[in-house]
Order: sequence, then structure tokens, then C-alpha cells
Amino acid sequence: MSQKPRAIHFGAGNIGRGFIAPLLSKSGYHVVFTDVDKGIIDAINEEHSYSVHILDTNADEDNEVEEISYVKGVLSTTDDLIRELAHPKLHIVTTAVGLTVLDKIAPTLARGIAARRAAGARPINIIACENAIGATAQLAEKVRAHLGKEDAAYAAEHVGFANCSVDRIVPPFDPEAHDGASSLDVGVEAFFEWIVERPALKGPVPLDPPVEGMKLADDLAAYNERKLFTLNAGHAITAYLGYLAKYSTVAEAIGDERIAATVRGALHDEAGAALRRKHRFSEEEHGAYIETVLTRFANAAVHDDVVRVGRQPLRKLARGDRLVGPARMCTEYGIPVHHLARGMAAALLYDNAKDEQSVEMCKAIKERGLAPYFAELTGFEEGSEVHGRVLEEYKELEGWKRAQ
Ligand SMILES: NC(=O)C1=CN([C@@H]2O[C@H](COP(=O)(O)OP(=O)(O)OC[C@H]3O[C@@H](n4cnc5c(N)ncnc54)[C@H](O)[C@@H]3O)[C@@H](O)[C@H]2O)C=CC1
Ligand SMILES: O=P(O)(O)OC[C@H]1O[C@](O)(CO)[C@@H](O)[C@@H]1O
Repeated sequence: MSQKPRAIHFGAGNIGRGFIAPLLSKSGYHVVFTDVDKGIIDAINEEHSYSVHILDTNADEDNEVEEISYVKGVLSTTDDLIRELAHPKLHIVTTAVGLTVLDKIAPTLARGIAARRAAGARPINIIACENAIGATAQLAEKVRAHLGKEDAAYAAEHVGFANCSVDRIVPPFDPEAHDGASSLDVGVEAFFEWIVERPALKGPVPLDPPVEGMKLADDLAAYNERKLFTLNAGHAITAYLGYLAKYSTVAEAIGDERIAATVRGALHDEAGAALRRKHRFSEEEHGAYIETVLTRFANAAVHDDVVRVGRQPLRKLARGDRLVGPARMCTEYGIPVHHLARGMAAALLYDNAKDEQSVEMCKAIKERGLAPYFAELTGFEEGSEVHGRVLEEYKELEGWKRAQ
């Protein structure tokens, strides 16, 4: 039996296989993937390895390939997973399943924690690598709801729930377009950033062994907001405007000067101005961060569909999320929002019959009216400046839609 420290990763999808597991594996952890998808788990247990293709027109070297080996898979619906969660060599549990799935994995994690208490096992850290501020805190609350009193007391002492900011663009990968690639392979951009909340970690800090590429921060909130309100905000605006203008990928959409101007304005003059005020990022440093983000969007080597980046518009229009979040921050600092208003309007026009949230949103706008619905969704009251501007932008963008 391997004496390596172990990591369990929930969600053997793009970000799991393409970002988190590779860092853990390269740092000396034996990675155990768990997923509801039996096809992926069976493939992992047949191959025990796969390749990460670095696809980046911005990188010095194109088509670099990293081999990830010695991985295994466990179906998340079986008791094998509880045995894995109770393993004495388990150090870390990560997730990349989607924010809305955290509810579903919480009872399993609670059972795993109870089994660790019964076995007197070592401390572990749980990190939810989802696109949201405080995703791990949300998971922790859901897990605690399933713990008895003694298990909760054990968890408080021995289980770290650390929030993080997770940034790497990993769209679905087409193995057929790459010689010799397998169905488990993934295609990623070269850039990555994983920042974890240091004060929440249990046991040795940095982790033992340290995870190469995992940065630790005492003030995660600043990095979290910087990422969500820059990369994700700009990405979402590019995707929604790109969809309206009938582009299929983010790289194509950002190549349209009308879209690029809106994204630049939203990131530099609005979200960026508010982030600099709140978190004291220097103009030079934050400007460079935004420019890197824009260069990443233009990377045509990763084929990133606007419908992937725009998926679930209601989650993206939630109050603390990537569009409304920075707009609210702007209003707190008296910064007018023109470009972000256009981005929110484009999100409200996202009409994709294959996306459940888009269907729900379009139906609600039709039945309840745009003005009250937008106010209810975002908290921007009817009659407020932002509300009025979003309505104006919506009307103008309807013209884009008709023009196609
Ligand atoms: N793909 C990307 O570029 C990035 C994604 N993220 C975040 O990472 C998370 C995952 O995104 P992707 O990897 O793109 O999605 P994905 O769809 O490729 O992977 C999610 C995986 O979770 C599995 N899953 C679903 N329900 C499950 C359950 N109950 N138990 C165990 N596994 C389950 C799915 O079968 C799938 O394999 C999302 O929160 C996303 O916002 C964050 C940064 C980058
Ligand atoms: O994964 P979500 O939250 O649906 O949003 C897509 C976003 O996530 C990413 O995949 C990575 O941060 C971005 O490409 C994009 O902004």
C-alpha cells in the first residue's frame, strides 16, 4: 500500500483534472478522484494516468504536455468513498463540482468526518475550488448541518475549511483534435492562480508536503473579489455580448472592438476603480492584472465557448457575484456604471434554450416584466441610476439581437 499522503478530489471534470489534481499530484499526493459519473471513474481506474495539454498562444512554448499518473477513482455514491475519507494518510479534500452541487456532497463529507473521528485520524483540510466568494464556508455550513454534536466538536478541532480563489481557464477538450489524446486528457491555458485562506488551515502550514503552486493568503477577500470582479466579470460580459453578436468563442468575441471596449471600460474604469479604492491595489499593479486577463481571453488555442462561460445566468446575476457584485461596489464608491450596466443587460438578454437558468430568466422577464424582475434579482431599485441605465442598455442591445 502506498505510503504517500493522499488527496481526495470531488469532481473529476475540467478544473479537477486540469488544475487542482495536477498540482496535488506533482507535489507528492496520491490523488483519488471521486465523481458521480461512472464513465469517468471507470476510465480513471483503467488508465490511472492522463495528460494535461497546455494550449496557449501566449505561452513561450506551445503544446507542452504534462503527464499525471498514479491516480485512482472512486464512485461518489458508494461506501468506498467513506472508507477513502477515513483513510489515515488523507491530508486534503478538494472539490470542483459546481456551487449548486455542494449541497449534494455535504452529507457524504459529514459521514467521512464521523468515520475519521471514530478512527482517531489526523487533521484534514477541505477546500472548495468553486467560482464563488466563500464557497468553502458555504460547504462547511452544509456539512455541519449533517454532523452530530460530538462529530461537530471533532470537526472544529481537526477539520480545516479553507476558502480559496481558483483561476485557470479549462474548457472541455476534444481529444480527437489532438494526436494520441485520451478521453481523460484536458487542455488548459498556461496561467493559473490558486490562493488559499491560510488562517483556516489545520495541521502544518504550509501543508506537508507543501502544494507547489498553492499560494496562501491572510486576506483572501481581496484576492477573491479581484478575481471574481475582474476575470469572471470580464469573461461573463464577453460571453453575453458575444452570444448576442453570434460569436461562438470567447477569443472571437473579444476580437470585436465593440465588445472589447465594453469589457475594458468595465474592468479598468468601473470594477477596477472600485477594487483599487477598496483593497488599495496600485493602479499599475491592477492595470497589469487586467491586461493579463484580457490577453487570456484572446487565447484562441483554448476553444472556450461563450455558452460555457455564460452558463447559468441567474447564478452570475446574483447579488454578490461577478456582474452585480462589482456594480454594487461601484455605487458604494460613487463610481457610475455604464459598461457594467451593458454587461448586466446582455446577461438579461441571454436566451439559450439549452440552459435551464436562461429559460427560467427569459420566462420570468416575459411574465413579470424586466423592470421589477431586475430589481428583485439584484437589489437595484426601480428609479435608481443603475436600474435605469440597465434598462436603457437592454433596449439598445435588443437592437444587436434583431440585427443578427
Ligand atoms: N473550468 C474552468 O475553467 C473553471 C471552473 N471553475 C469552477 O470549478 C467548478 C467545476 O467546473 P468544471 O470543472 O468546469 O465543471 P465540469 O462539469 O467539467 O466538472 C464537474 C464534475 O463534477 C462532477 N459532479 C457533479 N455532481 C457531483 C457529485 N454529486 N459528486 C461528485 N462529483 C460530481 C461531474 O460529474 C463533473 O465531472 C465550478 O464551480 C466552476 O465554476 C473555477 C475555475 C475555472
Ligand atoms: O464556471 P462558472 O462560474 O460557470 O463561470 C465560467 C467561468 O469560470 C471559469 O471557467 C474560470 O474561472 C472562467 O472561464 C469563467 O469566467
